[in-house]
Amino acid sequence: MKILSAKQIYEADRATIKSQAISSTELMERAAFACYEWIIKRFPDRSRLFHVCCGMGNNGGDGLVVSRLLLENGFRVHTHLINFSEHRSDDFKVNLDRLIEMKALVTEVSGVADFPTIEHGDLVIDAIFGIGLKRSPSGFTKKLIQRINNSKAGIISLDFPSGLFSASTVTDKEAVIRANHTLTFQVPKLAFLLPDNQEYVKEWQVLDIGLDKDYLNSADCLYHGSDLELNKGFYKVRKKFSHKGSFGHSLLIGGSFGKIGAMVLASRAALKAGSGLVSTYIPKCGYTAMQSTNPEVMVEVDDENYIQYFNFKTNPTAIGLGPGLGTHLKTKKGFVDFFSNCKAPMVIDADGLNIIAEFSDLSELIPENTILTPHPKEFERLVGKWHDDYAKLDKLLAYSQQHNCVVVLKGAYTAIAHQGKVWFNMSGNPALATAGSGDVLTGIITALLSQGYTSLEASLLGVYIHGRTADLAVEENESIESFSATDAIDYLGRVYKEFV
Ligand SMILES: NC(=O)C1=CN([C@@H]2O[C@H](COP(=O)(O)OP(=O)(O)OC[C@H]3O[C@@H](n4cnc5c(N)ncnc54)[C@H](OP(=O)(O)O)[C@@H]3O)[C@@H](O)[C@H]2O)[C@@H](O)CC1
Ligand SMILES: [K+]
Repeated sequence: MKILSAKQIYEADRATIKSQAISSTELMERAAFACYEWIIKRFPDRSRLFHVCCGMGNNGGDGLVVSRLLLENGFRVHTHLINFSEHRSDDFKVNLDRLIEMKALVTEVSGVADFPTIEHGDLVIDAIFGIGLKRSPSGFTKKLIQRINNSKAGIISLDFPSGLFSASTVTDKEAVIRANHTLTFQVPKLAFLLPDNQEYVKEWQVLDIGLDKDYLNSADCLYHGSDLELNKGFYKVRKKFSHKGSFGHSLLIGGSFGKIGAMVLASRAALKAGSGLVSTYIPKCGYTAMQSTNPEVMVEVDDENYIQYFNFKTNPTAIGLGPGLGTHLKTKKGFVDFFSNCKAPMVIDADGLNIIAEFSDLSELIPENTILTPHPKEFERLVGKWHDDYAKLDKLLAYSQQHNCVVVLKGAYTAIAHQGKVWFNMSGNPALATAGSGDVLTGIITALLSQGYTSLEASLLGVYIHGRTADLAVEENESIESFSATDAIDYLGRVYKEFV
């Protein structure tokens, strides 16, 4: 799933018109029809009043088509033309004429006095600006956006919430539509995936409008979505004659007094994610807890309450390092020595990352293709502060390239960076923001690494299936609040079934 830039979307639009021999008006009709279908399925009540607010460009043109389709099908519609420019696009003009021919209720809005009265229970279709927005809306257009936001009506944005830029940060927060639903065309948009924009983009939907497949397939994109289709592409089906040795030996290293649970979760997750063998290397204090809760897992121990020697005998296929590790001075010292000499592929999480951040030279020693799984605060410790989400993405790309590693930046749309590209994970929900969730992810990714997936594949697939556990659990019998890290592990089996 590619995430195209605005420039690429315009190119795709032109390629489609050419290859399918259709007019731009026909493409607009197709796009608006997809919106109309979504809207009436979700809001079938014909007594409801739709306020369709149309700008002067093609986004406004989409709005005019939606108005016409709603009217033709017996819905109540009031169309408002937001007169922010003398210039009206050609397809806007064509569709305005069609609407006027129908004797539709159409009002020009050129100032505050023309603003619609929007009642509770009405629906606003926001077609003021789309991807053609060039600067923050101002004057009466900004005031109208505020009026819409302050109304009690539901808001459906076509393509983009008006006022939201496609590739830069919002500069005037009062000049952006706060949409309940955004119906966007063909591909997800980068702006929807960034936490700074969460107030403007709540629920969003990609509508297929049949843009040119050849263009979409060949477009070179920096940003991608990671969904079931992408992950199915490299998922390895198990062969009949395989045995436990075929699926590697994961070693989880971590734990400290009071934080043994992190290792119990990580190692259990590694086991359930399909690692042939799983060993843990923990402080002695965790021995009984580990053996009694995870009988399938082997245990080696270090010092009494924390790890410092890193002198395990296991010969692992992959290592997951960091869950519950703590930052005892001796742990840090042992970590530095171990880390610099480790040869097995590694996933580094939690305090493992904090130790790397503390000893900045360590970043230079990260073995090639190591996977780092920071949450934003841990990432900030590694790279310093950023001023907005776009700067954060730049840092993410730069750090992963500079150190030739995979960085899994955890969040609502976890961003996985490798060799100059970023994949945004599309599964998951806020249920995953729960204690131990990161430990489970570390266990899953380690297990995938040890089964022979590349670092990038293990990261993409691990993050995807981790997210999917929460989606399935919430669809079935858990709620966002009740879901726990243990539930994530319990749902792994059901998620794997979606791959076969
Ligand atoms: N590509 C596709 O696949 C398809 C795309 N489609 C649709 O086309 C949309 C893109 O249409 P678009 O290019 O006409 O741009 P749009 O967002 O309507 O805005 C342009 C207008 O806004 C103006 N303007 C900008 N900023 C302003 C400001 N701050 N304050 C005031 N004015 C401002 C600008 O004026 P200008 O500055 O140029 O004078 C111009 O008048 C896209 O989002 C989708 O909905 C579908 O129909 C078919 C498939
Ligand atoms: K819009």
